[in-house]
Amino acid sequence: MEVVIKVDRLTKSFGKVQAVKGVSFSVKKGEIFGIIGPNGAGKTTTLEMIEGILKPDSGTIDVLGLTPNKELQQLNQRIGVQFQATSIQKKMKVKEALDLFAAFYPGKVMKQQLVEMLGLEEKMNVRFEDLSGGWKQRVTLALATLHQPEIIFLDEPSMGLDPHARREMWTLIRRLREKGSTIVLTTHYMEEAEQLCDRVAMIYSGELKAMDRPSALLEQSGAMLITFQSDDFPYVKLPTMPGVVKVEKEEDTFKVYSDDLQLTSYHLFTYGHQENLSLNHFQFTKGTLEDLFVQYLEKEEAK
Ligand SMILES: Nc1ncnc2c1ncn2[C@@H]1O[C@H](COP(=O)(O)OP(=O)(O)OP(=O)(O)O)[C@@H](O)[C@H]1O
Repeated sequence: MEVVIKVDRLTKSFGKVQAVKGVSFSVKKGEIFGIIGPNGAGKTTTLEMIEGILKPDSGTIDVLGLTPNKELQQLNQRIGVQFQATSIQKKMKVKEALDLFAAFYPGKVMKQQLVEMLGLEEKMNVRFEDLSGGWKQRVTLALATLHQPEIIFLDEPSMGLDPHARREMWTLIRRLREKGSTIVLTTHYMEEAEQLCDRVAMIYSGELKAMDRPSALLEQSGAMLITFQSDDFPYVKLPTMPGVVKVEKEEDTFKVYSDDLQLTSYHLFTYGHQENLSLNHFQFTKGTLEDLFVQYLEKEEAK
């Protein structure tokens, strides 16, 4: 499949802060590609280098055959970048913002089609400051996609949205992909990455830690956990058992994260049998990307 973005050994520092440390990845045409990581991981810096807004200290970037920070004008005709809602003038009406942005592009824009797709008709005469967070995001999405860009960049597209508005945003992003765009987004919502992205690059401390389909990341053994119910199993015993990385307990349900499920299970059963403890509904469960992420972070902190 055609590669539309190729990033190779990218680095960027701000003074003493090394925000991005040798990150490499490629994005294929038609993908929804997520850059995930906690606050301060280096997601926005990576994205802004790819968009041509920031110049890398070293490494190379190829976007649609162009070098972003050198061929920005040509690039901007072919990519769409979602602005933060705060960068739109507060008193501007939705239709005025759409007209203003449409004038930036010499070619054909798909204003009416987007208005219909994003359901903006009823908000055309509303001032930007009077829109809810969800509507503001829809408008900034429309502004980024007016010129039918080949790649759309979204930095935290559902930040601050309630769960319903977030799901609607996912539907809209999927529709844009169906219309032929490649989507690159950053998120620190793991559920968003799982639900929306074909592949994710997991970044923290400026380094790429893992890259795969969300489901493949979850198939790694570290993402599996043991759950069971017990009203007499001593919680304090669990973190001392072989393989156990982390334990959580809610009412009588235990969640045991382990880097060796078989070994941990063996010790759990042996101890339970010796001490005559109840151990019900024992099962191996697939964790979420959030669980996987927490484990990566804890391993990092333990170093
Ligand atoms: N212009 C800047 N000047 C100084 N330091 C910066 C600048 N931009 C980013 N940083 C630092 O670089 C690191 C990475 O920041 P970045 O914004 O890329 O992270 P992020 O993963 O996008 O986080 P968030 O989710 O909080 O936006 C952080 O330590 C941040 O404080």
